[in-house]
Amino acid sequence: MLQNIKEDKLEVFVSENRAILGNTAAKLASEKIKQLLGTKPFINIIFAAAPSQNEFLAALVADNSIEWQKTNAFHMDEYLGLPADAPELFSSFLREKIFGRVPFASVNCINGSMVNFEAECTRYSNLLKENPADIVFMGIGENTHIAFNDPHVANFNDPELVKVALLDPACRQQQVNDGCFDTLTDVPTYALTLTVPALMSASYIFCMVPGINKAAAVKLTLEQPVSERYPSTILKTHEGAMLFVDRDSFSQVLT
Ligand SMILES: N[C@@H]1[C@@H](O)[C@H](O)[C@@H](COP(=O)(O)O)O[C@@H]1O
Repeated sequence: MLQNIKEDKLEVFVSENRAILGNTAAKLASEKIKQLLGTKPFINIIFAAAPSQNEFLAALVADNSIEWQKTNAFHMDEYLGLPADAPELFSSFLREKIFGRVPFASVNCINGSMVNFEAECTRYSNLLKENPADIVFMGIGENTHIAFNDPHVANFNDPELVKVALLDPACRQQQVNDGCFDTLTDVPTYALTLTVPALMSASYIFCMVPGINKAAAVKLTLEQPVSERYPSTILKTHEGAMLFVDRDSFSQVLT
């Protein structure tokens, strides 16, 4: 660990590189899961689907001490309009990285191929209400989005838990840069996303943000006032939030 600082309520862990970041976050996450399972029979975890989570998810899957059979899994966003078996779907990504690799009590995916999107929002919102989140594992987008709450749709007081979101061009371009799609026109324009209050309702938030492409987003998160203009700034108001960065993503922060 290079540094451990606090920005408002947000605890920030700076690691040497993305592999160490993933291991550090996974170790603390494993401890938190065990601690929570010491107080209740089942816990609920919401996962993010993005290459930024790769090292973290691999380290978590390799940890044989976690009682996954006492954990219900959820995810935070899904594209609309892709075929049900598309590899680009976040449910496909998470099935490959973790959902299909450890024995969860239940895996609850958002269905982005539903014709009735509003009905799917209601179904998933009800699931989240019945299973309040204990932990969110998430990332921060290059435009500071959390889940698919891009700056133009983020509402810190959103009355909904799940909604349809129009994706910002910068967010869609990041999906191409990340290697998830070949061209910008391949990236869907709409998605279903958990809202900011849905994410913030969790008792603990682990936010993994490695890489030089996130340097500007990390700087904005830590140095700008809390506002919907930079959705990730909301993390600074959460008592149980931890931000994991590496030397590259932390490189623009004034210290
Ligand atoms: N589908 C992903 C989320 O699950 C992820 O948390 C967020 C940040 O992703 P990244 O860390 O790649 O910027 O972007 C998208 O919304």
